[in-house]
Amino acid sequence: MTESTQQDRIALRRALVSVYDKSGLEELVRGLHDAGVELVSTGGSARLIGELGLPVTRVEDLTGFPECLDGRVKTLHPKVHAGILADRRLPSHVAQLEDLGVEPFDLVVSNLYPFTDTVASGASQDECVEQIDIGGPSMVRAAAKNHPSVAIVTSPERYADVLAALGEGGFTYEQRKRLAAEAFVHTASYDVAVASWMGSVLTDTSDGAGFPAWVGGTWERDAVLRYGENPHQSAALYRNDLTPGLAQAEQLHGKEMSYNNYVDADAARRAAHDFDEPAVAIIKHANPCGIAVGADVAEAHRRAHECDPVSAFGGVIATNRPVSVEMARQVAEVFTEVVVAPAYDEGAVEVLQGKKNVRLLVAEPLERGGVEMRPISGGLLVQERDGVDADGDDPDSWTLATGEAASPEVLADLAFAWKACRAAKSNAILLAKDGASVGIGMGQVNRVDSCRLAVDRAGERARGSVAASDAFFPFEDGPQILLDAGVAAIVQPGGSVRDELTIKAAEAAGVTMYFTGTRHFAH
Ligand SMILES: NC(=O)c1ncn([C@@H]2O[C@H](COP(=O)(O)O)[C@@H](O)[C@H]2O)c1NC=O
Repeated sequence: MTESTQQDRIALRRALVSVYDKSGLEELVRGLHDAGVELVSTGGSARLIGELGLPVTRVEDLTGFPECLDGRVKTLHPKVHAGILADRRLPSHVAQLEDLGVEPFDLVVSNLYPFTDTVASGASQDECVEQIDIGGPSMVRAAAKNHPSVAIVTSPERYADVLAALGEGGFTYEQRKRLAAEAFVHTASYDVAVASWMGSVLTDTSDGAGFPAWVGGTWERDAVLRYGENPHQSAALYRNDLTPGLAQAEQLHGKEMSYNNYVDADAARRAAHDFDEPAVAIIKHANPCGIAVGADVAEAHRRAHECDPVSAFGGVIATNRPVSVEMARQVAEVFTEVVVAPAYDEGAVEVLQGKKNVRLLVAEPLERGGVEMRPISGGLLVQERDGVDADGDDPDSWTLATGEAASPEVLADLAFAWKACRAAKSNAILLAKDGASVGIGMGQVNRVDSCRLAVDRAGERARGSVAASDAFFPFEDGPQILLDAGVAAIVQPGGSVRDELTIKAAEAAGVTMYFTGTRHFAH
């Protein structure tokens, strides 16, 4: 067998057309017809071609077998599949086709039933099953396998290439190989969607956790990034459009997003969207240097920025509301890497466009809940996402461990601090006042250092603030630092065997302390 080479163009003489998505079909089939290509097609596609006044052979006339079972069997016939699968580099295949009276196809154009859209529409089990395309993937995979002899087109975006190839004597081998690779991606993504949907059947429900027996996913390369976390690391962004988020954000202004910009913007979005009120999070290295809520985003931003203006330099900012002109003016005063928001009020983008370095992104609000995945060597960790409407968010569910019940204002601050501290990497201690962080200690390998950091960063503001700890205090040394700095109240999960020591310390300082019963590690 001779290996195909770059020069091997195969003239397009006969095409099989079977598409669910009929966009662009008219222009394609007119072009094919004008170039003298014989068209063979299935039910609805053939009808459309016929209505355009173009000659078309219906698949059932070719096979001598009717399309049946509500379209479950149309192209599943040797006269179709032998015509697609014959390797025309092999004289024996060519001879067999002649003996069998089968004509080969040079081009297959097919795209599949909309299974994913049907599932997303909330259709019934039977309706979803009906949208599992069988004949389409068989045809597509057959043509893709036989790319040395056949060109396979699975996207209307490639129709212009088909029309161009007609004028060039057909596709080259390299072009057919590329089309085949696209086709295998098309059917693989399709099967992953079907298997993910059906996979729940394999779930072992005896453990009550409800995790599927199999997890699949497909991502398409969106962009090669300048570099990764460091300049010597190459990196790329991949998208999964079934779960749109930051990767699908529209960039309105600024330089290309970097790897670290994406990591920080993702963390910023999670922090900001954890609140119902207008909220702003300023993130550096995936940790908050300020989080605040306010009457509007401008107030929230002002107060988040005040938390740690030194660290906010070069930060990534997310809001859970449209960026107002007032907020944009404030942001323009500070060197900022990225702003990501669900929208921008009229005029806000114009204000920020004056800053050539800031990247402005619009992304759909973050969906709360769901699961998150983290690859580890040899596997994947999957967990429910934390931080959203979690147990323990509501102060009514807290236990007063010591001191007077907090006033409504202090309780509101404690509730804010409790939510905000989960945006910081463990061990996290967050001091807050009036709905804004004033000092954050995070990412330390012991809780005492996090307390020191939070208090140091807060300075004078520590006095009268409230403190949240993302997990219990194992000893009283950490809380003592907070108490010495003058915090008015503390909220923490409780549950240490030495809780009594912490309670005693708070009691001695006359400080109220609540236990939430839940913790919010973030690693
Ligand atoms: N069953 C078959 O033999 C079969 N052959 C092709 N199809 C699909 O039928 C659709 C096109 O149908 P129509 O031309 O009737 O609109 C395409 O999405 C194609 O993938 C089939 N349908 C489903 O399995």
